[in-house]
Amino acid sequence: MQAVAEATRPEQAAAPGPRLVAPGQDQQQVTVVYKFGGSSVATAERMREVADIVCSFQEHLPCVVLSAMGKTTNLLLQAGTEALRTPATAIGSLAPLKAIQDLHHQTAEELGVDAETRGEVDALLTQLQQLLVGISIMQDLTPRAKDSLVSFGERLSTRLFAAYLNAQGVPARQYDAPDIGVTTSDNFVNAEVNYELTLPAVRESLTFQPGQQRHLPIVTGFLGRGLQTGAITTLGRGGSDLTCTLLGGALGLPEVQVWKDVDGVLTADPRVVQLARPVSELTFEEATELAFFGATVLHPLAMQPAADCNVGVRVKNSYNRGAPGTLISAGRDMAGSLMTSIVMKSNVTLVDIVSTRMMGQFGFLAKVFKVFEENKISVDVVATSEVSVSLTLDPAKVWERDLIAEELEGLMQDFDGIAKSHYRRGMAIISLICNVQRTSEILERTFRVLNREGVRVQMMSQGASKTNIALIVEDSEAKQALKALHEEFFG
Ligand SMILES: Nc1ncnc2c1ncn2[C@@H]1O[C@H](COP(=O)(O)OP(=O)(O)O)[C@@H](O)[C@H]1O
Ligand SMILES: N[C@@H](CC(=O)OP(=O)(O)O)C(=O)O
Repeated sequence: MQAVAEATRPEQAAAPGPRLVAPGQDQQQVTVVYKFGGSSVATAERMREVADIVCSFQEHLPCVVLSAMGKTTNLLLQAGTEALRTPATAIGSLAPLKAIQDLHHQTAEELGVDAETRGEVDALLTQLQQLLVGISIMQDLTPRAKDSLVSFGERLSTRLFAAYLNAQGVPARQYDAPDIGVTTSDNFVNAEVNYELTLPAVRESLTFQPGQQRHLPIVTGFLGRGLQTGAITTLGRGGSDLTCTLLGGALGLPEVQVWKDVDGVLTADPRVVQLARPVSELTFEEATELAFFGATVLHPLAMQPAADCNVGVRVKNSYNRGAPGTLISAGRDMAGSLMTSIVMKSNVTLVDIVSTRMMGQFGFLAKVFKVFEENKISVDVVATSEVSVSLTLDPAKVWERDLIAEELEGLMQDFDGIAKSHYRRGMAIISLICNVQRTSEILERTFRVLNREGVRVQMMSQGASKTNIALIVEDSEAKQALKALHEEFFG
């Protein structure tokens, strides 16, 4: 596989500020992967700060995974949608396109990157405009085109950052993940990683050969290449976390670091609970549950390569580098642990299915789940008795296909003959990520608090998970419940 675009020459004009010292001088190979999300690289100033962080760990030779700058991915998607109803001749004046052009031109200017990189940035911005013109003419924005569209964000940010490091005298080289072997399914927008092909290919691409100049690989997060189509794919929103752990697994590293704008994984979403505080340690399983059940701080699948290849994941704050952050690993000492974090997922649909026959119910659950399979709808939380089952549907997965009400109605009809069914929208899942060895104490305190607050639990599930108790409540009461529970367990 080929690396793309060697970044700049060091003699180019460097931006002001103290020059950086190249890290990892004594290392023969990459020893750590750092991932910086959009909020960490939102401006030229933030990129300088990130470069400084990268070079402050002198003992490590890092590989850096970057997301798109700030809100660029959202702007790209917005530009795509607006292009559908804009004449091709007017695409150049679309506001989100102009915002993206201005941000990247200004950042190139402020970072003092070389002429070659400026040329590459200009070429990418021109291609982006052409793609939007294509969308306007075709009147079509397929998932495949969407992935090409959003890929510009990471392709631009990594080129600028690599060029800045080079201008600072730190040898760096930009890589597009699809070109170093990150191979996925062709399920555009939410592509699944093909680990069998990806791990050895990435390892080979990012291993220095004898005599090869050592440099910092700067890799695009979020992107892959579809196995059958060969087109650019994306790993789902927030997918750069997964790129980071994937690279760590491929390179056989003991640890990777995911740098965010918060002091680690917190005891609750800080946008709902202001006093949420960092959790020092988590297991892969706990982090996965947290991410699946609504904590947007991590990509839900990011723990998979980390767990498979036993790579520790440290979540750190690029705005507060002294904070210890959260270490996620295979196991931790649960003694003394009661509640770890509380997460909330809104906009959930609750489905109740009751068998029409009360006796001899063998095969009932099998029939119910076959209906979900046939409708390609995935289920989150389940509670069953012999003759009934209640379950929740993830809104994103239903909404993805834009059917919503029709789809739910169709689903209910599919249960006719097996069961009576009905659904309720506007529900929320509150997940208690906790030590389930102490369930009795946790539930006693939880229900006391919810009772006091007048919040009624509509369904509950502990299931096979050893880390999570899920409570389903009305969406309108969920924030109040979350705040009260946080106060009870962490106040
Ligand atoms: N339990 C949680 N712990 C930490 N942050 C959380 C949690 N739940 C939600 N968040 C939100 O996740 C954000 C960080 O994730 P994200 O924006 O994807 O970071 P980045 O873009 O830097 O990768 C935080 O700013 C915070 O608002
Ligand atoms: N830029 C992509 C991928 C990503 O991981 O972003 P972030 O690290 O900023 O969440 C997105 O916005 O989804």
